[in-house]
Amino acid sequence: MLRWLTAGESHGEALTAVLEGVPAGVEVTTEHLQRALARRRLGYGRGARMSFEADRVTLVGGVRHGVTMGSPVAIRIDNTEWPKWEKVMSADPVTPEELLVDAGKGDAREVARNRPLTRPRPGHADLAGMQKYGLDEARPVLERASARETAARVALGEVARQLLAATGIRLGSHVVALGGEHVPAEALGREVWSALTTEAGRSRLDADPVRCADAASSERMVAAVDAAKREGDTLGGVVEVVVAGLPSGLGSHVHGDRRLDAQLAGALMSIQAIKGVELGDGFDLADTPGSRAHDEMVWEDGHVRRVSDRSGGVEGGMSTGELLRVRAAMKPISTVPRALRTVDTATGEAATAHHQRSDVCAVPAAAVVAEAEVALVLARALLEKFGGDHVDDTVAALEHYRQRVAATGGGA
Ligand SMILES: Cc1cc2nc3c(=O)[nH]c(=O)nc-3n(C[C@H](O)[C@H](O)[C@H](O)COP(=O)(O)O)c2cc1C
Ligand SMILES: C=C(O[C@@H]1CC(C(=O)O)=C[C@@H](OP(=O)(O)O)[C@H]1O)C(=O)O
Repeated sequence: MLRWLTAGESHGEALTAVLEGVPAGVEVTTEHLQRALARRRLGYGRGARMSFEADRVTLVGGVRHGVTMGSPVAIRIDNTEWPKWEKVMSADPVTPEELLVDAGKGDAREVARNRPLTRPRPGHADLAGMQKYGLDEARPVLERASARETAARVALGEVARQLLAATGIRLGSHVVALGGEHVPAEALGREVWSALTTEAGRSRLDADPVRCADAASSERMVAAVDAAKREGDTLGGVVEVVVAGLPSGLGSHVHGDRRLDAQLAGALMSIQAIKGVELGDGFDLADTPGSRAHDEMVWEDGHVRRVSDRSGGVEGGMSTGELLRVRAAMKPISTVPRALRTVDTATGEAATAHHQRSDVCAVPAAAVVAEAEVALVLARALLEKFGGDHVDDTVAALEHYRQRVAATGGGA
């Protein structure tokens, strides 16, 4: 079974990620990981940190000479910020005096960095985390709640993506709404979605400031970010992940936790600030009569073909073999420059939430993170169905399955 874990704090020395259950024979290099991490740093509206965070990545286990060995893949991503945070985030004890001395000697920013965070931000993990873990300030909470951790997820997702690529499965992601600016339905469709999963399509999207497939919508989104920035506000949006080349039958109808849609929803909801998930036409289907809500089947060249893509490629908790399409809605960043009302937990007095710096909008980055989560879930489902200690075994089992399905035209 494929399983994964991440560890590490936002301003700690490094993030660590482990992926266990990867077959041998999958091509993975430091350069693959670097490229994936660079895509996550892109996106108009990100804050100061993304301009200098370098994501220095090291493969510390499971890979030899650019190929996985079947052992756990371990990845370390060093934080560029570490030298500034060595005292505040020290693993070993630091006396209050040391911190105060540091703060006293430092500039205003350094003083602010060392100060206890007792003005929790509405919308972030600060207050519930302080209460749950018995803390008198939010630092230990926000360090792990922070979406810095998504760098580790993207590195893991890249290994999963390489495994999927070896079996002919391709992924892409894009932004379909940002700050209330939506890509019109007419600008999307099967051809656009398929193109997103090709190398050329992925590069085109990486070059767009908001990772949007429609140039006119992209311009409106950029303008929305500029306006929010001017007004000291933040924005959310909707991202979509598209997958091509999947076989039918990943996941299962037989039990709730084996449903592929349930696993995808859980994985996407696990991303910081994601508050809604839909498969295919999702919420719109609730308003559509059944006669126009499903993907009708026709017989063509000896196999079943779907005439539309409304389901998002999952029926009965299983992949249908058509394009998989899943969306995730991201709420606006909660560290709002025009600070929100809160309470200082040290005094009980009314205050404004703490704010040092923040992203205005991280929707384009969230698309890349969503792609990584989908890659991990699909890689796990693929290995569950086809197994394989070497990726060639996985490919052979998949090929056998495809031939069986083709021989029967998709039926029994
Ligand atoms: C890529 C990415 C970047 C983010 N950047 C910020 C940020 O700069 N400031 C902030 O307050 N929240 C940011 N968030 C959102 C918070 O991490 C998130 O709101 C917080 O962990 C609380 O979790 P919740 O929103 O799921 O309840 C970001 C999220 C993602 C996915
Ligand atoms: C560091 C990343 O995102 C961070 C996510 C984040 C948050 O609260 O989620 C807050 C910001 O961090 P800081 O407070 O250090 O400026 C973002 O920069 C990253 O994506 O690599």
